[in-house]
Amino acid sequence: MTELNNITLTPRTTPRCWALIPCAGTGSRAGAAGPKQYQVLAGKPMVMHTLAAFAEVPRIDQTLLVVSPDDKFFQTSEIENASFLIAAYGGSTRAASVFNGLNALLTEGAVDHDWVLVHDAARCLITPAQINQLLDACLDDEVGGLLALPLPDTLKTAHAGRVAATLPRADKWLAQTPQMFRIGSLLEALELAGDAVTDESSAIEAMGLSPKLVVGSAQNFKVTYPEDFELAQAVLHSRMTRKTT
Ligand SMILES: Nc1ccn([C@@H]2O[C@H](COP(=O)(O)OP(=O)(O)OP(=O)(O)O)[C@@H](O)[C@H]2O)c(=O)n1
Ligand SMILES: C[C@](O)(CO)[C@H](O)COP(=O)(O)O
Repeated sequence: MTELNNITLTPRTTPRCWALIPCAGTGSRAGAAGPKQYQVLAGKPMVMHTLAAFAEVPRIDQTLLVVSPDDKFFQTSEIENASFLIAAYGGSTRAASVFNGLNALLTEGAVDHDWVLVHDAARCLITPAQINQLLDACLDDEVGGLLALPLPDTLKTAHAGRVAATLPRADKWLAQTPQMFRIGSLLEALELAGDAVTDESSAIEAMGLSPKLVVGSAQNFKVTYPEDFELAQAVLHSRMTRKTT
């Protein structure tokens, strides 16, 4: 506790939890007319499903969406009562978008010690329950962690389109998001790792740390290829039907 001009300042000991959603990609593998995160699925643009899941988790204090400086969707859409922040600081890679978003969080009042849950806009099937599972598993952890799935299939390496080898899969996991780390550590890790890393965990691992693996769900897949839209929409429809029956 510090005394300053007769005002008593109590240090904030409980870290806040922020969500950061990189949403500045072009979706080149998805083959859609525009960025995949704005394609309408089950009545809403994909990213709005993603945002809705985070809005239902009371432990998330604030969500920041990182969009491209050229983003047309949010420039032209009327989003009423938006409960999230938008920063038009998307970079040329996912890592750059996340790095810029973390700095934007600091200007919004976040501190190094706060947690951030980084989640792909394109993983629109994430549920509040899965986000809560990650929070429960990591809030007391020294390093942080990520949702991930133990590899369900046999794993091959390839050479010139033919199998080169079959690898043991018992220790292999598919990394998903959200990935949850302290803001200060993640900024430092990304600064050192540069643009090449494809997820936050890789940057943290490069610092010699070992993030916790928290079992996710096969339904939390990333919409990446053209056929993924139909599958994601079918899952969203089945959830809506379950809610109304
Ligand atoms: N420069 C980038 C690239 C990606 N992303 C975001 O990171 C997430 C995961 O990336 P990915 O699936 O690779 O999306 P795209 O880069 O859009 O797809 P592609 O690689 O097929 O072009 C997406 O929500 C995407 O919008 C981002 O914010 N900034
Ligand atoms: C972060 C991620 O979703 C983990 O699986 C993934 O690496 C991002 O996808 P990209 O295709 O590498 O951008």
